[in-house]
This record gives sequence, structure tokens and C-alpha cells, in this order.
Amino acid sequence: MIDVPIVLAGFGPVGREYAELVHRNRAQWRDQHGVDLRVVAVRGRSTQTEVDGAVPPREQWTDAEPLAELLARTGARVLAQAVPSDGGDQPGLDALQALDQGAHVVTATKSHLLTHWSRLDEAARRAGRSVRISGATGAAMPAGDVARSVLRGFDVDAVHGCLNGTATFVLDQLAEGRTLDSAVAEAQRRGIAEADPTADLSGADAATKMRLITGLLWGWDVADVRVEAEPVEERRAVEPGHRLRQVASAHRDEPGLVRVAVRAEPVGSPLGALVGPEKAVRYDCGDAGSVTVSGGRSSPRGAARAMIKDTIGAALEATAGLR
Ligand SMILES: NC(=O)C1=CN([C@@H]2O[C@H](COP(=O)(O)OP(=O)(O)OC[C@H]3O[C@@H](n4cnc5c(N)ncnc54)[C@H](OP(=O)(O)O)[C@@H]3O)[C@@H](O)[C@H]2O)C=CC1
Ligand SMILES: N[C@@H](CC=O)C(=O)O
Repeated sequence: MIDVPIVLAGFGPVGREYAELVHRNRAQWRDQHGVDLRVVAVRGRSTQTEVDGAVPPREQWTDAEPLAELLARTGARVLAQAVPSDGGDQPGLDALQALDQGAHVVTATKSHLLTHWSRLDEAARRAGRSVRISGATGAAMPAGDVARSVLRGFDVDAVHGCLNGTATFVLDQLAEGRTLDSAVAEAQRRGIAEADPTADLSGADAATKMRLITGLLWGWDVADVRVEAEPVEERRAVEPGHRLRQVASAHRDEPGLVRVAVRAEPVGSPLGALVGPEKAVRYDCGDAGSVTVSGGRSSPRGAARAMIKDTIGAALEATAGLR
């Protein structure tokens, strides 16, 4: 049995789902996979709590100690990150700290991957540990896993994806005659759109996820990738038999460039057929044909499930670096 003590950073919707899943399914995963996942501590911005079973209520949390001390004291094998993707430096520094102390990193947080990509990869390889980012590339849709390992040898020429559930949902609502404001409000009510939906609508969130996929797929340094993005705006005409989609694309022969465009896709195509907040990525693999990954719940629970998959993978597979 592989013991997997976990320090969880972030106790928002994703972190809470992750802690709850580990608590509820621990015995099942022990039997099924031979791994004993247990969250031993949870941290917020400035407070923390030790955990033995269910996470204690916030009133019982105490001031946070330095992460290095907490990781050492608990013997953590994994740092699980579900903290805001707001561009702050702390998640990147925390991930580097964890790797230096011999822990794997599993993350749904995206922004520090953009700023610390190469450093994280080098630190992980040096330590013989992995940084697993499936939750950051599209919640429960395993597009990152496919990019990193399943398509090896397929020589992918191009990748196209609907990577932001809000954009797909809002575009369909606009097509039905709703206004942009009310479509976004409905997406927020359903927990799809962020509280500040700017990155959902501008294409920035889709571009971030596509940048991460290009890093896994072609080894691009995601920090250097340039983005050209077209925002989702009020309703516009579309030819019959098509739906508007926010499509993020990258081409192997245009290294370092990700484009996000709002374009018409045939309703029967993998991207045009998406419903509500569903996501999909199509890999164009030359003589191997096209491979599309779609589905997987786009929600805090979906992201938490992706983190669970990555935690089990980190414990069981002897791979190092960004995965
Ligand atoms: N929601 C979704 O469907 C998806 C979300 N994601 C990503 O998952 C991440 C988590 O999202 P979500 O659960 O909505 O939560 P939030 O992004 O709202 O994060 C809130 C939590 O992070 C804690 N926190 C903030 N900074 C730190 C820090 N430096 N160290 C430790 N904890 C910190 C907060 O602490 P405190 O409580 O003390 O304020 C709080 O518990 C985000 O990066 C998001 O982009 C990815 C895929 C899907
Ligand atoms: N707001 C995002 C949530 C996941 O990253 C989206 O709409 O896809």
C-alpha cells in the first residue's frame, strides 16, 4: 500500500470537493488502486488546519505556518493546489518549495503554470517528481493527458478546442435571442462563469488552457506564447446549420502563437455539437487522422476529480516533470 499524505492549498469550491472526495472514497481507492490518499492539512490564505478525516470548521483553523514546515512535519507526498488563478506569485513559489522537499504537485490553478513553466519542469525533473495539471487544462476533460502521452508519435500538426464552458454556453444563449448580460448572469448562476467573467469572454481563459496544452504537446515554453484573441460579443448572424463557437487554435508550424476566434462550426462537428458548458479539443494528427477529446464535467467537482486522477497518477507512475 502506498501512503499518500496530502497538503491541500485552497478551500474554495474545488478544494472543498477534493477534500470531500478523498474523505469519502479513501477505502475504495485503497482496495482498487493500492494507494492510501489522505488529506493531512488544509491551508487558506492565512490560516490552516490539520485534518484527520473530515475537514474541521473554519472557526477551528489556526494561523498558517510556513509551507516548508507544514510539508516537513506532515511528511506530505503531494501538494494539491486549488488556489485562485489570479496571477499572484505565491502558488508558483509554493509549488517549487514542495518539489524541493520531494512532494509531487497536483494543481487546478493555472496562472502560476504560465509564469513558472520552465522552472517547475526543471525543479520537478531534478527532484524526480511530477507536476500534474489536468484540472487546469479543462476540468475533468483529460485533454492534457492525451496531449502529453497518448499522442506520442502521432506528430500532431494542429490543435483546436472549445476550452471555456462559459463561452459555449453564452454563444448558444445569444443565438436563442438572450442578451449578453443575461446570458452571462445565467452562466454565473449555474457556476460555470467566474465571478468576474472577463477572462471567460475575452478568450484569455481559453488561451491559457491552450497554452498549457501546447506546452504538454510540443514542449513550447508557455510563458513565451503570444495570444491573439477575439472576444465574445452581442449576437451576430451565422449561416444555417452552424453554431458560433469560441475556438482556441495552435499550429506546429507557427510556434509560440495561440489564436482564439469566434467562428461558425457545423452543428454536426465535434466543436459545433457541444452543448452548454461542454468542452472539446481536436488534435489534427496528419496521416493518423483527427482525434477529439470531449466531455468530462466542467465544474468544481469535475476539476476536483481531475486532481484526484492526477494524485493517484503521481503516486503510482514513475514520471517526472510537467504532466
Ligand atoms: N471552478 C471551476 O470549475 C474550475 C476552477 N479551476 C481553478 O481552480 C482554482 C480554485 O478555484 P475555486 O475552488 O473556485 O477557488 P478560488 O479560486 O476562489 O480560491 C479560493 C481558495 O483559495 C485560498 N487561497 C488563496 N490564496 C492562497 C494561498 N496563497 N495559499 C493557500 N490558499 C490560498 C482561499 O483562502 P481563504 O479561504 O483563506 O480566502 C480560498 O480557500 C482556480 O485557480 C480556478 O481557476 C479550474 C478548473 C475548473
Ligand atoms: N469559467 C471557466 C471554468 C473553468 O475553468 C469556464 O467557463 O470554462
